[in-house]
Amino acid sequence: MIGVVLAGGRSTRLGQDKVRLRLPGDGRDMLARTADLLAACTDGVVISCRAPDAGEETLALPGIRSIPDAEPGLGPLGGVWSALRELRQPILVLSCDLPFMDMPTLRRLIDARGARPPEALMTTFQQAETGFIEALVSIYEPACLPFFEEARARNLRQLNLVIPEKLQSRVVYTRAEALPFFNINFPGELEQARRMAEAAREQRHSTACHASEEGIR
Ligand SMILES: Nc1nc2c(ncn2[C@@H]2O[C@H](COP(=O)(O)OP(=O)(O)OP(=O)(O)O)[C@@H](O)[C@H]2O)c(=O)[nH]1
Repeated sequence: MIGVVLAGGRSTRLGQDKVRLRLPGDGRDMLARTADLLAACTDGVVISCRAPDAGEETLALPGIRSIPDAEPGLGPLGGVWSALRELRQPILVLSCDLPFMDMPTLRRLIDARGARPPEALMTTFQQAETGFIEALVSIYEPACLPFFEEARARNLRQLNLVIPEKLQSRVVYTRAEALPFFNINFPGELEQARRMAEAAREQRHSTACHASEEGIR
């Protein structure tokens, strides 16, 4: 399975490029952080990016292949479609704007794919209280391709509606487990993410100090 970092957006609501965001306690930007997470649980990583505008360079990381969208303007749906078309193997898609996504959550998804019913083409998370489908944290099988072509023909833009419900395998998570799915779209969410990352860093620092004081005693 190949990990796909979805990173072709324009971050218009945020007003600054999401892929370059850095949060307290992590020296990496969101592009590198997301690629590292995927590298730890897949057989290889690619970056799904938009085709560069004139004078712009293709978004890239050293040693990682970038797959520009085959067709512009289709949003995340276009990125997943282009990656599937190019790779023709199962892909674990991860949006690059999830600062608290973690390995246990991705492992949970991978394990669910291993146990899915044979007909399932998409393994995804569903929020228990709202029913929301996390199409940007999902595994897509190559047999999804005809559904993307059909979606294109119907001018559909919502990625969570591409694969029919009966062909999805869903892992339900509760509000109490929602932190890894916190995503940054607006400046207020970036501020909130910074505060949470800073609090987590202080917590780690005080735990480490406490542990070393205990060691001295
Ligand atoms: N490859 C690709 N990825 C996209 C595209 N549009 C959005 N994404 C990615 O999909 C994820 C969710 O993006 P959105 O929040 O819907 O869009 P965004 O462009 O980041 O932000 P807005 O411009 O404010 O809508 C992010 O990781 C984006 O980088 C696209 O056209 N192509």
